[in-house]
Amino acid sequence: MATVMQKIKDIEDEMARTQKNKATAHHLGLLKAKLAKLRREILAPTSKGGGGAGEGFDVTKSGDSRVGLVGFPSVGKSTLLNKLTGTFSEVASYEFTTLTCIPGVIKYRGAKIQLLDLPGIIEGAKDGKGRGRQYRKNLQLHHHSSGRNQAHYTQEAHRERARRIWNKASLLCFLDSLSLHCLRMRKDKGGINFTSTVSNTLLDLETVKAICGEYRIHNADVSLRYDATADDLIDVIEGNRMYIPCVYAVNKIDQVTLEELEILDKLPHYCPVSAHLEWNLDGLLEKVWEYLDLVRVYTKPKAMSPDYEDPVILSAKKRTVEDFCLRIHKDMLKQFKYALVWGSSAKHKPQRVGKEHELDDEDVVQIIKKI
Ligand SMILES: Nc1nc2c(ncn2[C@@H]2O[C@H](COP(=O)(O)OP(=O)(O)OP(=O)(O)O)[C@@H](O)[C@H]2O)c(=O)[nH]1
Ligand SMILES: [K+]
Ligand SMILES: [Mg+2]
Repeated sequence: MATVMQKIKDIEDEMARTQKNKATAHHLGLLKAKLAKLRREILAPTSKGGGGAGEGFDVTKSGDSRVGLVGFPSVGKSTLLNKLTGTFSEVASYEFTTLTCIPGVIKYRGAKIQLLDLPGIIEGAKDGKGRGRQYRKNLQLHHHSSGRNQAHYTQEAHRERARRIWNKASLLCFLDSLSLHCLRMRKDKGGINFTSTVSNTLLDLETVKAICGEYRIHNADVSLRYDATADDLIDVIEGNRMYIPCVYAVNKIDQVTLEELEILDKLPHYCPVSAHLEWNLDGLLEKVWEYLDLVRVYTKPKAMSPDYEDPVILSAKKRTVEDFCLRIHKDMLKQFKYALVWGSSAKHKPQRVGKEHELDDEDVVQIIKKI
């Protein structure tokens, strides 16, 4: 019987032989799904109770949201953590200085953001090499997103140079607080439905059906929120990826020429910094803040002025008055009568609202309780 490795090789050979075009798209999709399943077999722990696989780094979540620093060894992750949080994480010129996850806290605009310094990743980490599995479990990284973004930003001629700089000094700040599922599936009756809210060029119904079929999924609504690939779909089916926003902080710009900077400038979601010389750290924080998409809500006790020092931090996706109450106290809703809101979400000053009302950044809220 063919070994798993043999089977993988056979499929890879077949994929290499198969011409890429519309007619073969669904067959290629099918092969990719088979490949993903075989790879998972290899990665699955063979000994029972052996543990290890899939363990996250042992760090207690704290603060209003989390940001992980991910990047190749010696790109300056620890230097950045130290500068931004005042924590101590060892810095050295050799690779793999940091061997565990070191947390620090950034206090920014009234929010506490936990920053995680992580050991350097190596090629193939996403397939479970090195500490890849730990990464995956902990932050549920989406390595493809970097691939996709990188593919967009340069022409062929620039790609190699950009990659070189990229490998030398890029950090990915993965923002862990919001999960942005770009692809959604729902099991249901009625076969496979395929819809898309954006123009999609990479997947068609037949390919989607072929891939789903390989996983014995016969009823599902597959809806795309971006131009997803067959690999993306497989990831979602395998359930091992979460799509989270990220900022590409390109470090060590003190060592990069102006010409190189211009190339990097075409990166989407990009922010140049020098952690060592503390260049543009404010810019990075501002960008991270923007991507975290948090909402600050100031509480106003009765007959007193609002507390602007210590806002309640909500995510832009969950920012109703109810979410606000739950953050203050779990029993608050029981006593809730209505709320008064000042700020951009309010039509009057103040507006009287119910618990479904959605709050905006920097709104002021006073909760009126039942007597
Ligand atoms: N020129 C320059 N050097 C930097 C900068 N940031 C960090 N370095 C240097 O890069 C080297 C590696 O920095 P670290 O902070 O240890 O890198 P790391 O990404 O945490 O490395 P690992 O933990 O080994 O993965 C050190 O010698 C730093 O002094 C920078 O902005 N400019
Ligand atoms: K290092
Ligand atoms: Mg380090």
